[in-house]
Amino acid sequence: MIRHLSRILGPAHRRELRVYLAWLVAYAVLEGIAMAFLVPVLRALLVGDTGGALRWSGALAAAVVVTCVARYQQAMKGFALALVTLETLHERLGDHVARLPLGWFSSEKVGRLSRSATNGTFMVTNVFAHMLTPVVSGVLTPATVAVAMLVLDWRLGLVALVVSPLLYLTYRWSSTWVGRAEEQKDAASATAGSRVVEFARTQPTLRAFGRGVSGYRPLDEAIEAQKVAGGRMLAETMPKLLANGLVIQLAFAALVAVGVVLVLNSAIDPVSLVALLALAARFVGPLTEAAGHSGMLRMAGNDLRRLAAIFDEEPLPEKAESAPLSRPGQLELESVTFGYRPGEPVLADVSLTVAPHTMTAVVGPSGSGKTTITRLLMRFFDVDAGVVRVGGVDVRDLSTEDLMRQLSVVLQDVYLFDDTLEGNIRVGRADATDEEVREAARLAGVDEIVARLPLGWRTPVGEGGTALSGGERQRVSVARALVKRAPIVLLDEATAALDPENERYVREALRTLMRTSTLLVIAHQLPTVVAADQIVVLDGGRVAERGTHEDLLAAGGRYAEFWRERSRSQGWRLVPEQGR
Ligand SMILES: Nc1ncnc2c1ncn2[C@@H]1O[C@H](COP(=O)(O)OP(=O)(O)OP(=O)(O)O)[C@@H](O)[C@H]1O
Repeated sequence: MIRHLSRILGPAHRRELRVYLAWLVAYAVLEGIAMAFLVPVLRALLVGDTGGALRWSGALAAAVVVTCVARYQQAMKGFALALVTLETLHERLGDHVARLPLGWFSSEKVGRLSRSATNGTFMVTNVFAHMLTPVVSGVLTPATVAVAMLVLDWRLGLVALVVSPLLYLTYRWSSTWVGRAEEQKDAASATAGSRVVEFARTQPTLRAFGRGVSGYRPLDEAIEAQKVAGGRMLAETMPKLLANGLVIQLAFAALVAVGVVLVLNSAIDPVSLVALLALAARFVGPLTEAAGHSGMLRMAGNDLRRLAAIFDEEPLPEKAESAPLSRPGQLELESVTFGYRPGEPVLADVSLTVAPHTMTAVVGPSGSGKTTITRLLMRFFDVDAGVVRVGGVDVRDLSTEDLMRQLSVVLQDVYLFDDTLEGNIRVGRADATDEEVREAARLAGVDEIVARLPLGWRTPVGEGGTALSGGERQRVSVARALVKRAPIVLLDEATAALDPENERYVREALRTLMRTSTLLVIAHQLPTVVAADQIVVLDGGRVAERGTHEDLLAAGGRYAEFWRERSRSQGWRLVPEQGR
């Protein structure tokens, strides 16, 4: 847990963490020492030795004062660290996540990130402010008391020392169970949470199939699993926590029993026994308190581990200085092999070059690796073998900023920010002039949308662009790419046929982009493929064929067969549209 806290706080606050822990340990040990002074005070009082009682009371008072100072210091340092966490953790998390490879951002990871940013931050502040003190003093104070008993009466001290490992093991055993059960409950809650979001997002589809209100099995199952995990957590952890409490009481009983036997055998006087049993009571007190907090601390430990795991995610290594571009506008994959999972290559030995100011269409069956190529060009992931070059430079030798400056991306799944139409186009280049934004919008056909909307350019598009149709969203995304004026454009054409109007605008914009940029298009429309300078046919993660449309048709290979199938199924237009 300390390692996780140190990782979460970051190097800037590690010294403060060490100082806090030192005060915490000092407080726990001093508390044990102060308790031990009770024995001589009580002994003196019980035998009527007022002078001795006063002397020992002075020592006890001094020990209590020092303990109070240590307690105050550790509490203040703990609060200071809780404040540091509140003030800096979100920022640090944001900075770190912004450097992670884009491939890290799966929906599951993003869900966990949002839980960690909220629950995790709360837990870290709680650990510093409330949880760590009782648990550390719950272990160290009894250990100090056990050593003190050994000094005061070696036989009772020996009993305390012998039962200590047993107490520790029971504590570990019960808190491990609590932690494990909480982990399972958390996983079930996370699944149920994402199912609820999925249920809300897929309402149109579910309603279309008459499943809008009830009968969505994955959600029902997730909620049931959450209930079962919650019930199991209660059923499994309560007996362990009770057993822990029982072992603590048994340890106390063992001390009393041995003490009584010693008195009966005149090995110790009853007065000393009373004083030592008062100390023994202090031995079990902190243990009981620690046991009460152990479950919570274990749960916090899980949250901390998840948070630390995010900080442990390594950003892709990045050069501080980008290498100069040797072939501006060129794209190249050289013998690239890559898989999302080890040993399962999705691309195998793929080589392709897209010369500056040319257009290459990548075609191939679903799952053949087309999108993966664009992800490697954007360096979502690093290749397992081979090299990906942008502008003639290995993408690993370019800073993210410089790499992204070379690329414009128009994906199928266009995300628009909850801003105006104009603001969404300006995302392409913040310093674009109004004229440049208007011109890009005109070319992509966004001005036609603007004319129809009540607030024109100032129309908010809704979160994710929900106020626009899919085709309209893609037009905005094309306008973004136009305004960015990047030397290279990666475009994933819509699989579903766009309506003719949208298609006309997208095609128009493509023509403009071809004049200024290099284009790599995952092509689904025949006119795009026909217009390409080069067609690369992917099949099973390998380049099956390459050439122009005519070359490939004449070759009568995979492409010709593919083309015939698609033409038959009307997925592609049979005749390239003239004059568009
Ligand atoms: N994030 C991911 N994690 C694991 N496997 C993935 C991931 N993304 C894609 N894959 C797998 O990699 C293979 C290639 O996927 P890719 O998306 O590149 O194909 P594609 O040719 O673009 O398909 P489509 O035309 O259907 O979009 C598929 O088998 C897919 O299941």
